Amino acid sequence: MRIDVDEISWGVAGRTIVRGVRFGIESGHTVGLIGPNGSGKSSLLRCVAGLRRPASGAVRFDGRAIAGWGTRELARHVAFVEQAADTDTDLRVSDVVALGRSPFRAAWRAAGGADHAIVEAALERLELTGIRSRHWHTLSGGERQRVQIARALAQRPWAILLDEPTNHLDIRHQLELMDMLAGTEQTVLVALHDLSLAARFCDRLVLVHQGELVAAGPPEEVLTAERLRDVFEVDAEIGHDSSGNVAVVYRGSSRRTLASGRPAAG
Ligand SMILES: Nc1ncnc2c1ncn2[C@@H]1O[C@H](COP(=O)(O)OP(=O)(O)OP(=O)(O)O)[C@@H](O)[C@H]1O
Repeated sequence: MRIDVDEISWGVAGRTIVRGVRFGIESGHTVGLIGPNGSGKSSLLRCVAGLRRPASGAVRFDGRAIAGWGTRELARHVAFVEQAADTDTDLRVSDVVALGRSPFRAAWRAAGGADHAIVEAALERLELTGIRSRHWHTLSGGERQRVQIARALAQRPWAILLDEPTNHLDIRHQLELMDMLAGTEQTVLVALHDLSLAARFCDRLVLVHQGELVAAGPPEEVLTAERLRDVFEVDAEIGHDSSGNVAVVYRGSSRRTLASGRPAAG
């Protein structure tokens, strides 16, 4: 499914948080959303997921504006894994993953055989079969993260939006998750703080700062030393690893360097 973000703006309490942002995601592409803390990534993701209604502009799925779509119709198209995803009740792991099937069932109908098979596949894909009966409140941060991603997969959406999905994961699970997202046929928009991870696994990057789009394109075009200094306030070198992937080597905070009057370490 193609996603178009067309000049959207969104604000709260008289403050504009997302300002005229425009970019498109080709069907099946994995796009990394990057930007410093507070730059508007989560707000933008919530607009794309249909959870926030932009004050102006439109979000389009395959050319159709999603404004006014109901929760079920949205859920059949897009799954959203939020940063602090939680559940109200203390469900078991397999029950949380099964919630991903609810948009496809009439309210009075129990889960069928096809639903069970899809939930089972999602549990296996995220290596959760061993903890399927554990209660949510007993899970570690990384386990919870993987359960929420399995729930999103069980939804079998056309697109998956994820807000910092790697922040609780150890390095193996980070690499495996990104590998899975890059390899899936679904369209993926993923907010990430790790720029090297974003560069390695994403087809395109979208860089935002203070609610505005700064750049969008292939990682090697978006990630420049100048932009990292201007937007993230860090001194960094952009190189390539032995496999040809873009790699970011940080020299230090450009702010601290200015404040102390000393050159950055490294
Ligand atoms: N509901 C809200 N009410 C008030 N301010 C909000 C609300 N939602 C977002 N903001 C503010 O909007 C700005 C952007 O927040 P957002 O969470 O979108 O940024 P982010 O890029 O995802 O940040 P981070 O990398 O720290 O997660 C922040 O200053 C935040 O405090």
